[in-house]
Amino acid sequence: MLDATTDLKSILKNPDLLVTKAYVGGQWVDGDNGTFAVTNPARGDVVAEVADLSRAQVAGAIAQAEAAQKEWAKLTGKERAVILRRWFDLMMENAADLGKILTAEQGKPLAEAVGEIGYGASFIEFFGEEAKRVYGETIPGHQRDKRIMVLKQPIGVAASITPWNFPNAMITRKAGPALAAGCAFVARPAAETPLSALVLGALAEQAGIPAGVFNVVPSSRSSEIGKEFCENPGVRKLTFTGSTEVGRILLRQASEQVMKCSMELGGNAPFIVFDDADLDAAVEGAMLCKFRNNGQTCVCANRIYVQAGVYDAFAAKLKAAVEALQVGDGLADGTTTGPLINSDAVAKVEEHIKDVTDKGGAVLTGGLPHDLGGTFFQPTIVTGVTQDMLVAQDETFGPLAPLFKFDDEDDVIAMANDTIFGLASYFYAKDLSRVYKVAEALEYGIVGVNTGIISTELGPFGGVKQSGLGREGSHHGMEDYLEMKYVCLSV
Ligand SMILES: NC(=O)c1ccc[n+]([C@@H]2O[C@H](COP(=O)([O-])OP(=O)(O)OC[C@H]3O[C@@H](n4cnc5c(N)ncnc54)[C@H](O)[C@@H]3O)[C@@H](O)[C@H]2O)c1
Ligand SMILES: O=C[C@H](O)CS(=O)(=O)O
Repeated sequence: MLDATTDLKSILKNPDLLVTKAYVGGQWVDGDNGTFAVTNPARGDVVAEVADLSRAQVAGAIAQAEAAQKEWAKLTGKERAVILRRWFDLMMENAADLGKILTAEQGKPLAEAVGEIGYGASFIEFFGEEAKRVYGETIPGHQRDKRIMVLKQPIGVAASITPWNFPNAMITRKAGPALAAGCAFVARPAAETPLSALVLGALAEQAGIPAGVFNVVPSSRSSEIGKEFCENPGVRKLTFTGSTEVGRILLRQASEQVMKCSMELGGNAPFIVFDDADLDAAVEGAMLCKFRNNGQTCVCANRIYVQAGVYDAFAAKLKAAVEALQVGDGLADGTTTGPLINSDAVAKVEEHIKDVTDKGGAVLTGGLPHDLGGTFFQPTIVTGVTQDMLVAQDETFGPLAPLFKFDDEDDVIAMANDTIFGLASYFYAKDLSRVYKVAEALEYGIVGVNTGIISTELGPFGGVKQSGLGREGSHHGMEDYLEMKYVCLSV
């Protein structure tokens, strides 16, 4: 467990994995803007000072990526697959250290952090294999002397902007398909959590990924770097994960170059418990879905709808499970629930709780900042929640489980769909006819049926409506980094 005197390197098996310079063109460089501090959200102390790159330096990284991409694309898919496999193997061999680095800067419990390393690495493993399967096609000609071919080619340099809540996996979920397709990659991680991105650079170097193919450009000036990514003609693809609000800004900026964009944006997931559900399974699913990463995931249950006949029983079971959570430092043994990322996150949870109680709802358990202080917060359940409350429309992104009561299946589907978001949704039921009808009626990119965890590299992850554009994961994930070329041959 880190304290004021113990620094992060001292708890790493390989201290060299804690790198703080930027990784550009295969070189480790300082920032023209000095450094910015990375703090441990559990304690508030500075974990590291990281290179703060200027917009000009990022432009330089893009130029280096452009040059490197041309050579990288000449490799066969099989050659790229071998190198990506080595990258995957290095991530797994160093998973314990990468987990400690992640927890130190993001706060999640170490077990969850190490789990994220395995999840993040799975995208490198999967897309390394997909590198060998970028198939084109031939199409029968429209005239006797014509032959039609379809080629799939890498789009070019991909620039990525990612959030702090999954500082490893949100990058590898993009870099995996990008590099497999033959693209080069320039990653600007969230300023809260750059260390997990930089160590990916260190392992990329060890794996033999050529200089300039994978670059990490930390910067405290997010909007400046975003503008460079959107305005630099060397960037052919922008891939963003974060809030819908910022996604809109980037889409507007990228439209100037008609740039191809992938957007993984905000969520507002409904979690529906029907009266024919297995209640114990539903409670287990709700706990995983709501409280993973302390509620700070885009696919967390944001609204929990429970049919009237099982509402009281479900609420009682959920309360017992919530009160068994162990809030603490992510590096401490037994911790199940870490701190929130910052004080703004705490304020949003408090705002949502107050709005519920002001409008007639009640706190069933929790509801207050935790005795540990800082950004620790009591895991909370509120009851009597209705559609007119903030928590029904806004993403809480914290340890707040709001219970809505409903009677009728059509009503709950209407309430579940009453949002601008459409990322993940969940429901628990046994009746097969109901399962089919509800899964088809929910307006979301992802539907979990009798499960609260849907995260895998094998599924096409993404949202509809204002939750995003494109899909990450599964063989579909390669398409976002490929251009399709139609070749018409006269023979
Ligand atoms: N759909 C998904 O897969 C997914 C995954 C994780 C998080 N999210 C969403 O991300 C949000 C939480 O993450 P966050 O608080 O880091 O989101 P955010 O949108 O505030 O920031 C995301 C990233 O964008 C950068 N950024 C902020 N303003 C920018 C600008 N004007 N130009 C360029 N870059 C800018 C940030 O520094 C950060 O690196 C939630 O809404 C969550 O739902 C979505
Ligand atoms: O926060 C959003 C992440 O995409 C969550 S997941 O682990 O990929 O489901």
